[in-house]
Amino acid sequence: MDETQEPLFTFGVIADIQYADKDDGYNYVKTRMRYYRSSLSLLRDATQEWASESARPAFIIQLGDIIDGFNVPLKTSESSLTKVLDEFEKLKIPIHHIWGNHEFYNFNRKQLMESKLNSTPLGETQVISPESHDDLESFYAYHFSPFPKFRILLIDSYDFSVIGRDPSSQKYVKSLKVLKQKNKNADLNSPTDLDEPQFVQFNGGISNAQLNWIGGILQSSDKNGEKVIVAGHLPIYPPSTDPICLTWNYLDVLSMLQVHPSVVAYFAGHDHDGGYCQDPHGIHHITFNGIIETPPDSQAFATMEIYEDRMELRGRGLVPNRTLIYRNS
Ligand SMILES: Nc1ncnc2c1ncn2[C@@H]1O[C@H](COP(=O)(O)OP(=O)(O)O)[C@@H](O)[C@H]1O
Repeated sequence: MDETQEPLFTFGVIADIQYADKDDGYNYVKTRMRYYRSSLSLLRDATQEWASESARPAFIIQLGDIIDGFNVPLKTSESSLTKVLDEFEKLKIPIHHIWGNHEFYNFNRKQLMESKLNSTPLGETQVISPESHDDLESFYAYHFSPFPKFRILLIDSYDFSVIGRDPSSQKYVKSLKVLKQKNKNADLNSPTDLDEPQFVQFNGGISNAQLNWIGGILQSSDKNGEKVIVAGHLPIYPPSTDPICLTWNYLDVLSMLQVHPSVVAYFAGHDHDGGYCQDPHGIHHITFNGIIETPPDSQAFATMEIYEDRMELRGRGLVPNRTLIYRNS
């Protein structure tokens, strides 16, 4: 490993900002403080630091939950979104947005498709099926190549979900059925006594249509000798997260990525504690710490430095540094 080498390109990663103009408060189980107002200052500090880096990031991946569900009762969804997006826009580089559960508490899919959180125009191909904002079954996913032989693939962890999906859609009906089969609690957000704790309402899953679409892209990346980083709001590998945060059908996604040698890493948010593990196939699973539970005097974001043989994760504050050697390299 040549330490003096310049990276091929760099990009920034940030997760679970969950901004709301609201006093600090505990999470649901009262174990962790959430710093709703300070999350905007932490984002501002992060963008200032990215802007001052000698190798400026080519783009940012925002891993979802950009504003908190508390904006709904406060009637501040639009104004809070504008505030956080204004901070990102100061960077004047592409911002790739993933949608998490808090996006769906604040907005429906049609509103999201028509908002600045729809970053599909930055991708090479957009959602499949009729490309209409009114299509109740479409998913939000795209991919792009930021540098020759590298690809970023953003996937929709809430393709199957009862949040975000219109109750008249087939996906909503099927999701509710599966959720009720797996979760017998009166409150479907509760993981009490579940054999598979990820089957809670605040999570979701990936449809076969999306899995097939992902498979097609990875097949062509395998053929072209690319390295692919896949990113979604929900983690897919149990040792990299609290199991309550996993994608409903995480095993389907995991096995799909593992059979494609092009996949080198999977990035997720959602579990604010963060996590990391390399799976037996050599894929690095990184769950990024959430800004919302990061004390105002700390930080939680990363710059990824991409080299031929590895990625250097340069973490700030709660996010640890890591050297991530690519599988098969
Ligand atoms: N253990 C739980 N039991 C019941 N409801 C829960 C539980 N954990 C979270 N919730 C509810 O689920 C929703 C999402 O939880 P939240 O903690 O805001 O998600 P996130 O981790 O994405 O911030 C909220 O309405 C919250 O009250």
